[in-house]
Amino acid sequence: MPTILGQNQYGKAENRVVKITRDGATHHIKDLNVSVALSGDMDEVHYSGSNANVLPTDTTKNTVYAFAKEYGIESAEQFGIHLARHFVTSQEPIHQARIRIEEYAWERIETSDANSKFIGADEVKHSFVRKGQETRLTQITYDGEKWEVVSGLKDLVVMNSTNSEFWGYVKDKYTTLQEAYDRILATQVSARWRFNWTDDEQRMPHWEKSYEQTRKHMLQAFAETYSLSLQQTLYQMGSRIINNRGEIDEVRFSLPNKHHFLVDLEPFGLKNDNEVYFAADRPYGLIEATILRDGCEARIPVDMTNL
Ligand SMILES: O=c1[nH]c(=O)c2[nH]c(=O)[nH]c2[nH]1
Repeated sequence: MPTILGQNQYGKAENRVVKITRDGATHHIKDLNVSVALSGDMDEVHYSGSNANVLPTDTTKNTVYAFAKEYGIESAEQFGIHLARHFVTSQEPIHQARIRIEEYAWERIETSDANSKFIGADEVKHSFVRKGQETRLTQITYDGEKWEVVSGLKDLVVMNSTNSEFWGYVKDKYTTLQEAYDRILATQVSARWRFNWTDDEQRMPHWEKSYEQTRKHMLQAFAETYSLSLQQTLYQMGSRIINNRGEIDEVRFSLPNKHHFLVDLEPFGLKNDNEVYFAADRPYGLIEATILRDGCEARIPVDMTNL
């Protein structure tokens, strides 16, 4: 045969599942985008078209919805683990399952006191507004023996309006950048963190609490670091996570430097006292790095944007 089949995987991508849990009049929402990718003994379907080993992608979609009902969605990670385990253990030809999940957060709409009285206090627990732009992410991979859980977030936009400098850098004949002793530091955080949970038998992390705390440490480090470069801030954000969250061994960040340039107001006879900026959307500096627990291996791909 002049050609052979290389890496292959298949499954239904981007299954949008919304689960409402009703606790009396108080409702809870889990809103996920779940992508299933399965691999294993799939040579024949490619070579001859025999579907004997193929669990239809349509079935993988149905499984996502059925599991939302049967098991509920405690956390994106827990849900992904259920799915991955199911595909690998129930279908002999499937040797590995990778479940990617994006989670969209919702928060309750506060209602006015007067209106609460009118409709009854119990009845105001079912209205939500989608939270910001930030998306929570997770990827679960299971090969029948070992688990790999990498979670994270994207599109979390943060800004420090002071406590950021940038100076002392290399200057060559093309350098025009002025040294900055008080600048804006803003970025749109994309982060992934890898859990050291790999084995069914080990105690599983509390996924919801872990996410909340990891996000909190990351944001606090961003706010509390007096920054001499975005690289330094990135490192602080990552090491704060590793030092506070024993369940995480590796963190990778991709941080666009959302430049804010002081506008020259001199032509208008005005002094710009670090008050008026031009928010440039491109080009942007792109600062990326992995922070590891000492002795641990880097496994999050360098280009993690699909993950
Ligand atoms: O925090 C920064 N890091 C850089 O590497 C860099 N380069 C640049 O032009 N501005 C900045 N800012």
